[in-house]
Amino acid sequence: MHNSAQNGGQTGSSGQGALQVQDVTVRYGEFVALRNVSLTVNPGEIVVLLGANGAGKSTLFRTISGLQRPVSGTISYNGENITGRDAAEVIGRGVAQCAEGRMLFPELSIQKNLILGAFIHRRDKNGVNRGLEEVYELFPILRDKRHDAAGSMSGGQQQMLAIGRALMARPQLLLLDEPSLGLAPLVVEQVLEVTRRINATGTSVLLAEQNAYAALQIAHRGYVMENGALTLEGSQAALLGNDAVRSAYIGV
Ligand SMILES: Nc1ncnc2c1ncn2[C@@H]1O[C@H](COP(=O)(O)OP(=O)(O)OP(=O)(O)O)[C@@H](O)[C@H]1O
Repeated sequence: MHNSAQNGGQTGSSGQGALQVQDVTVRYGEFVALRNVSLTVNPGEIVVLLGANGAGKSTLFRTISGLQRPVSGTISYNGENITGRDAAEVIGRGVAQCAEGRMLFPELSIQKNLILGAFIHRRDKNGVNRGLEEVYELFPILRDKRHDAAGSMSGGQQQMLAIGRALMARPQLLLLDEPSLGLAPLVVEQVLEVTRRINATGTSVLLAEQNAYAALQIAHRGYVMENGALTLEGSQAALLGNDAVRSAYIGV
């Protein structure tokens, strides 16, 4: 069991749009990468997952997304058990991941990369076009450069494209794995501002970040992960005020 930071840690919804991860354990061979992890994202929330390199954040995201099977525990979404479902089924339920490292197709155009994100809706051409319009509205630079190769853009623009591609799946819950990795501080702010805007349209967000202070500015709640286990949870204010979080992740 992990601790609650003061004033925080209220969870417990199992209603529409809620993600519930319960007692999930993941191994890579003998190595235990996640140990009895339990976490909730309620509808409409931005929940931040803080943790150092190798803490297990990406493993948790991959497990929720159906790319990694847990050895025990359950993951449910909208009250439905999605544990062990394959990735396409999880996307079809409304959960899309923007993976660490972006995983773009650098030689394909920006627009083709976006359309690939709408794979599960490919028969709905009008819907795909509406999705493109929405993404271009959010990221005008992607419209301007839509015929350019994805790999020709700056790191920040590629991160915008990776987020846009995940949005093309029309998720209710967006899993954002370290979107600020390797970006300049101003670009980090832009990425987090876009995340806030996406959330304002009703999409809930689980955000893995090492950039704790910036992420906590936009998050409603958060968890701290260390060595594959959650050690702390709390509201934005509680985590920002927590001494352990401040010294380990904010550098105060
Ligand atoms: N496929 C794998 N096989 C074996 N060990 C793995 C594998 N993937 C990750 N690990 C190990 O599991 C642990 C958790 O890795 P994970 O990538 O989930 O951490 P993280 O918190 O996302 O860190 P990072 O930000 O560096 O990606 C690390 O010790 C890592 O070396």
